[in-house]
Amino acid sequence: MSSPSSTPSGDVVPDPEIAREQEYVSMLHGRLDELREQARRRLASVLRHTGGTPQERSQRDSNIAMYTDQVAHYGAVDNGLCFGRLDLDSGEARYIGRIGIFDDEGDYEPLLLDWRAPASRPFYLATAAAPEGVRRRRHIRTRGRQVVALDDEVLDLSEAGAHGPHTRVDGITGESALFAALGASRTGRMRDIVETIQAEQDRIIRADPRGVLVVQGGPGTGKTAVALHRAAYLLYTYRQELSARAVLIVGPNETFLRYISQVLPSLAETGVLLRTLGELFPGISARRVESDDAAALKGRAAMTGVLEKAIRDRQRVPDDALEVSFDNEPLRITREIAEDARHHARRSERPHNHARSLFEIEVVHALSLELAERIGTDPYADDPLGEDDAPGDPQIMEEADLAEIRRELRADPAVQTALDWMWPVLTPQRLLGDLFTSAERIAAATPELTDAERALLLRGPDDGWTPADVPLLDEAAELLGEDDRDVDLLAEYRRRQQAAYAEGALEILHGSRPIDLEDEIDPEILTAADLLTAGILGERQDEREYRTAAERAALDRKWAFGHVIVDEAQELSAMAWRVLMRRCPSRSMTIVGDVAQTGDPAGTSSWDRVLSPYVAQRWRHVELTVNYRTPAEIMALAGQVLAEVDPAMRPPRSVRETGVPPEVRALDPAALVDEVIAAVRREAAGPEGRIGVLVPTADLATLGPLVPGAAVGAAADLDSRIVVLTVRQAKGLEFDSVVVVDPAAIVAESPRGASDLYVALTRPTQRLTVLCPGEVPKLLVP
Ligand SMILES: Nc1ncnc2c1ncn2[C@@H]1O[C@H](COP(=O)(O)OP(=O)(O)OP(=O)(O)O)[C@@H](O)[C@H]1O
Repeated sequence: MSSPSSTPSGDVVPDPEIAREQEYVSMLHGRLDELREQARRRLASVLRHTGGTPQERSQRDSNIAMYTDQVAHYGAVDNGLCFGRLDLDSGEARYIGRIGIFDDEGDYEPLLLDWRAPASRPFYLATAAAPEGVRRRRHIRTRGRQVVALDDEVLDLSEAGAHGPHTRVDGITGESALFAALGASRTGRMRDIVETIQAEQDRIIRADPRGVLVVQGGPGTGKTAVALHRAAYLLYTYRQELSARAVLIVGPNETFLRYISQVLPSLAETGVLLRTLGELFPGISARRVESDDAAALKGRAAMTGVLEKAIRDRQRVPDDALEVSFDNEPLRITREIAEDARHHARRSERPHNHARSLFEIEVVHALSLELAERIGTDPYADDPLGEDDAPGDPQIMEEADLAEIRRELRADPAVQTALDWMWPVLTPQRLLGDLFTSAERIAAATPELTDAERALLLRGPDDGWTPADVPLLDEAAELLGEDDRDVDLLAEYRRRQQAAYAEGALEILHGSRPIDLEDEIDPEILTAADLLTAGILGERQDEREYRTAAERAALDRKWAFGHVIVDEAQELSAMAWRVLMRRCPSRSMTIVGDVAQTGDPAGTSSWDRVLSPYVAQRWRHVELTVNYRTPAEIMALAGQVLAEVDPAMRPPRSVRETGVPPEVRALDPAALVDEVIAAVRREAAGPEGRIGVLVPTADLATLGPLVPGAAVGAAADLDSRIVVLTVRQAKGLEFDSVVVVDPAAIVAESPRGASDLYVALTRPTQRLTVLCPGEVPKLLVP
């Protein structure tokens, strides 16, 4: 490794190699500054232009979007712009970085290769055994714009000498850069790993996007990192297709999404929508917490049947008849009419809201015949003196008259009220809200459930939605069908709003007309105000509304994403899988998780079970085997707990040792709080490093506020140095030091308690303390 040395006077004497690389890196930063400035100038210039044809305006809008993206893109890659260099056998040197930069003169030679470009691949894959034409791989470490160190790996063994690079785990590349990254203190936000992606990770990141790819891997194997880099790689490589359809990334909770939210911008990607499951139904934010049992019940695949029954329950017929007064004429919708109409509408197998029009046609038809019978009978039909009518032809109504009657019947509020009673148009929210707040409705829809299970579904009218409700709302939306009338109403409302905006704009235009024109009133001279109606202006406003694909996707329940990535996928219920599969009809998916870490009782212990209903056996399975987070000493303890979860499972191999064994201590239960505070103080005594205190759910509210300086619970500020969380809240996160409180209670709290403890023990990057009130649980005794 090369690094600068200091003279006695303190001046830094640059290593000549470092100085050479510094020159190149400074040149790249100069080019980056130019590119950013150029994008800024272009943005400012298109923003100044107004007017033009609709095509010109639309072109202008896409330019605005493009230059805005570029300014953000160049801004996000300043740190670590260039991090690698490959020296090939051919004598060619390639520099690798966060984006591609080309020479703006001559042949547009690449000055810096984007890490995702095919030519960068040997940086991640080349080994001494398979050098892929690479003689030397160099990691360039920078601080800001300054090169601070160089790590070289010589892959040509004749040059490297008899000994290849030594690693604890086979197959690791760029060891010193990797260890520098792994040993660094955590900040509370996940960082990108573009500088040190390992070969087994690279193969997943660049795998073919078609079909379902399952990435199984133990804790700390980089599943989340790989998933995010895969999103960035796919957007780079399949830009055309994916920027139009966007990539959806689903994570287990909001804390986790905040934790990973800055990785993608720093990878300079924006065509991605990050969501928890609870946010996947537009307009709903499902935050209410319910019991695990209730969530598990709502997650069962059988809930589709429950919803179907709940909908049928809303398709009612009167016991005898509904009386309707139409134009002062009493009409009767008999049980028979309603049953016939219902039979007809159900037989169509259309979604409930779509079938309503069939139901309506049938009922209105029957009522129109009833009316025609009454008012359309010729009183002189049997009178031989009756003028034109032939005897025996009592009907004097023409089809046109009947059609008019039907139209009037349909428009009649009383008829509509009766129709709504029998076959209401329902939104998913109304169907589910009405169902869960009524014990009778629940009973009608759940003949297979026990009373105790039914009680789990019942809630108060003011209780909000829970994450487990979201797949049910989505399923209900499918079964009900969109209510087109609502969509039309919304469109009409928007059109009016835009027209109102346009009226205002026209007034301004009109007000600014030259006075002499007003005076001349020359009919031949057309002004902008004459040419533009408010309607046209309104439509143009619509055209100008620019949204990225990810933003549009967030508002559209039926959006079909180009690719879907699911992190911590083991937690998803059967109903949740249905939602995700609907959002991804192409089945281009990356599913990332660890069945040994499943904590949610509705979650999965087998990938085959969740996937086979959708793709049969047509899914690929890859495994990550190296743990980059948790040191070997701590993994040895975690391995004991994993054996309890499933004796057949093996923990991933840790890439490093720290020499610091975990501390597992029994203590007097009465002293628990003091011991927790003392342990946190001890860990916080150093200058940096984040501390996670992981507690049983039941203790969060009482213990959390007692830990000095700690942020507590789901909404905890991730930048805080000390956080107190439940294990579920800490899923996917990591800390330099972790204090696990009362492991026995964590295990006892849930049917998947051992998995929860395994998750807790695998969060630290450096140190682990386990505080056990009473005695150390058997599964933690060495
Ligand atoms: N190639 C790599 N270079 C540097 N750091 C890495 C690399 N791979 C993983 N890491 C780091 O290892 C840690 C664990 O990664 P990550 O959170 O993605 O693992 P995970 O498999 O999702 O873990 P878990 O299942 O426990 O949530 C992170 O700090 C990540 O940045």
